Amino acid sequence: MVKPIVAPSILASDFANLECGCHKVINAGADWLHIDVMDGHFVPNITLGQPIVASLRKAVPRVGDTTSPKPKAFFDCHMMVESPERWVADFAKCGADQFTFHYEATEDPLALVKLIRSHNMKAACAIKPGTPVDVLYELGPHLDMALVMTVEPGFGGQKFMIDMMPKVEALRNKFPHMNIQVDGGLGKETIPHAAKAGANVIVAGTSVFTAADTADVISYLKQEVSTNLEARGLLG
Ligand SMILES: O=C(CO)[C@H](O)[C@H](O)COP(=O)(O)O
Repeated sequence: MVKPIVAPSILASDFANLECGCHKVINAGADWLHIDVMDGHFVPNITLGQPIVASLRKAVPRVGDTTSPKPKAFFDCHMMVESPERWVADFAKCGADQFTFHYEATEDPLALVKLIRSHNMKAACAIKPGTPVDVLYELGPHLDMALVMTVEPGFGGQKFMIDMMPKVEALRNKFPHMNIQVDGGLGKETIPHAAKAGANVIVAGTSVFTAADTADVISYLKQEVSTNLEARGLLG
């Protein structure tokens, strides 16, 4: 069984008002915060690193932290970096809940999954648009989540690639109970395709952070996913 999860990408937030922006999307129904870490090598852009994640962790405590009244969220760190193994310990320390590495960035994905787990984080693997989905078939049983990129990683605000949907469908058929995430160009117009293909974790940056009614967009995304999971008998 899987749940609908909406993970706003903080790449689309106003970094000068990050705490405020994150509280706003969480209070509007977001389940996770999607944190895009880019190193200027794996992708042609630089975003943020551990000092910002550590500060944000103070502003947005972990789910289940009963010592703080602040809005809480799961930190879903999407590591668009070369040599992701170098950053596992640092990101565990600064408060990441999940570490998503790129299949294309590592030589030994299974060893990396084990390293991530040994640091008490969930382990996820992402594939770029040009990477075939079958590279995830052997690794799938070891993962908490697979991420199918629906844009070329590097920048927010790009056009959703509908031709990635057969990859999502293939993963959902093979791993009915796994979290399957889509990332890039998701909003009210494109969610029907992703939900129908079987995605349950929806990353949405521009469509959530620029919405006139944040709660309305988030609940629309979740509803589309719920309806499709229910039709597959997987909503849990
Ligand atoms: O990983 C990313 C880019 O590499 C972003 O998370 C993604 O593009 C989401 O942004 P938007 O919803 O604005 O497309």
